[in-house]
Amino acid sequence: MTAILAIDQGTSGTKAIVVDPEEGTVAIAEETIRPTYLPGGGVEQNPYELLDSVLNAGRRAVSAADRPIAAVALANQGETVLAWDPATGTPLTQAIVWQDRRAESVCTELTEHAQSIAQRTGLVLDPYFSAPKMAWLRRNLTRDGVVTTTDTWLVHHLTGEFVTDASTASRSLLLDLDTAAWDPQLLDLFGLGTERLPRIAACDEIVGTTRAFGQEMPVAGLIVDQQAALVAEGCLEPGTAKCTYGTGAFLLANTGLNPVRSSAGLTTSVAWQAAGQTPYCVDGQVYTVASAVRWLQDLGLIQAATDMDALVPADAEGVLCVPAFAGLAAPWWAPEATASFTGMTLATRREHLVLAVLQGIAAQVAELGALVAHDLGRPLTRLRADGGLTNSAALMQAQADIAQIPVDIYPYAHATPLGAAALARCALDPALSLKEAVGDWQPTTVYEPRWSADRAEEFRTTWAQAAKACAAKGDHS
Ligand SMILES: O=P(O)(O)OC[C@H](O)CO
Repeated sequence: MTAILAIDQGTSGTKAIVVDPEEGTVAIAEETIRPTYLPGGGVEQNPYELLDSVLNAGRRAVSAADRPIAAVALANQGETVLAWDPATGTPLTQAIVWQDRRAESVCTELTEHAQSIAQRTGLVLDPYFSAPKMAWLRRNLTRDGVVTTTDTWLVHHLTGEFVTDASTASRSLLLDLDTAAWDPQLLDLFGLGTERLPRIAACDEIVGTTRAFGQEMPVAGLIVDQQAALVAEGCLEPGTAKCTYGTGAFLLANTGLNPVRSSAGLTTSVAWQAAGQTPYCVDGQVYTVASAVRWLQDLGLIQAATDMDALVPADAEGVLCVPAFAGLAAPWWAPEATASFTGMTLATRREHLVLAVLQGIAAQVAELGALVAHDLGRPLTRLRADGGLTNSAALMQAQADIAQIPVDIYPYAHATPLGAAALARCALDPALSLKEAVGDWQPTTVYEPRWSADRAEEFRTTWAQAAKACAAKGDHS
């Protein structure tokens, strides 16, 4: 009886699957989440929309699977925070989403500490991470209740416990990366010294039990969504890397038990904590990927994401896009950067703009791949890819062309919940290794580079100049 209900609570939706070790994924249920985009860089979600989506998707998946469930696993967005009343579980604010840029002022105030913060946490002082958002929320919204990432709130609703996991905590700027414990000095620095913080659990730990999905089941396998995908794609050895193409694109590479501090402007986090070990990963982000595609859709340039492949021409005819629709992350760290299109003429058509967006995403991921290689001290030889936009052959081919490495497409649409489910299985059976719980997989498609190395290099150089210009415009320091 080891079927697992695994829930991926993400930015644009919640997906629940029931995965059976023999039969694979036997049920899937999805619920859409609609974040609100506010002027000034605010991005919010209604906490009840998150909770209801978890409960509804979970219940629908359990009902469709029609079998005993051994545990529920939960992957979360990582850096999205809210304030809530620990006595009642009532939210006191909206959820402030990881894409929200409003905490930039908090980071600016702490600029002189940026280096020591980076050394302690492995992260860059940027509003992307949880602590600046928590501080901003405390100053601007409420001083009541507790302020935590969304996983803690959701798990509290499920189990009554007050807990997060080591990978999520490592996305906060409040965790000492070497000891994987809250760092009181960092808490003071962000003005959060008096906050009640959740206990940090391992990812393969049973943290409580819930009846929220009908049957009583243990809750185990808490992890950040990106790290969960890293697990599912079998990136268990140092040097292996994956990129998830979701709301944003997130490139993560396993660095083993060494919490290597990036010298290339990337960030380092806990990959997972399991079997008493804490492997780490370096990561880089493209903040807007499906969000950029949705923008194309909102503008009427495409009807749906599935239109893109038929529409795009072989060449963007010199149109170049830096898809910095919500600022630029690693290695530029320019939260106020905005997207750019250059190289347009009167002959430019919508299909050139669409291809330029796809190539811009691929170029940014390729840039991150080069930086990961720098930190690892060896080139990436392949990239494992998952997420909804791996369905776009145009995007994946652009990725192989521009990065000049083969791209292996993960065969399942649910890497994130599958990774969380593997950790939950380890929690139920400590004799099971993570490698055994994950199992093997073969790519459905392998995209080989078709561009020459010279063409790719020329494109990357031109694109990098455009990105630098965007970052410079966004740098108001
Ligand atoms: O919700 P997703 O799948 O776009 O992922 C969110 C990221 O983990 C944010 O860091």
